[in-house]
Amino acid sequence: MIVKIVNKSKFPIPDYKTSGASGIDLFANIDENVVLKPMERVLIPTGIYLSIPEGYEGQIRARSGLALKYGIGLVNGIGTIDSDYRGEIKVILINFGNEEFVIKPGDRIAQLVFVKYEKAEFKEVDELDNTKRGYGGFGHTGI
Ligand SMILES: O=c1ccn([C@H]2C[C@H](O)[C@@H](COP(=O)(O)OP(=O)(O)OP(=O)(O)O)O2)c(=O)[nH]1
Ligand SMILES: [Mg+2]
Repeated sequence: MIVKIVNKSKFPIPDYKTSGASGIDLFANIDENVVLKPMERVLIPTGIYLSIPEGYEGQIRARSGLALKYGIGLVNGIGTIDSDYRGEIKVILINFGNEEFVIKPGDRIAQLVFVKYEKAEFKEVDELDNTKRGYGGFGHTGI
């Protein structure tokens, strides 16, 4: 699968770190350190622009090391990069930790995974088919 990339950042084009890695690490394309206080959020630019083939999306995901050590996550859970988006890829970080977190230029702040998706065609009906679960959800089977 070919993804066209324009790299306007000061850093190399992100790459897979190991042969089995599903994500590429995104670099913070910032000129100066950004300090993130506890529970503060910030939009960090990456300086890269993508053209993802139709039928695929980009998913921005947290890095588990930063999450575990410093409580760094993504405000939007998983960031969705649409295949028709031509703007700069940006990352919405949040500091869930108790201490200030410093993002330095070139830090690997998140990862980007490309995923195939299905597009639904909706068929309107009056009633849905029966299942054993039915309307039960949100802990219906126990915690
Ligand atoms: O973490 C993110 C999430 C989104 N985007 C870009 C790519 C995506 O294609 C676009 C729109 O994202 P989304 O659909 O999640 O946001 P929205 O609030 O629904 O905006 P829009 O109305 O532009 O779709 O913003 C990012 O760069 N980083
Ligand atoms: Mg949207």
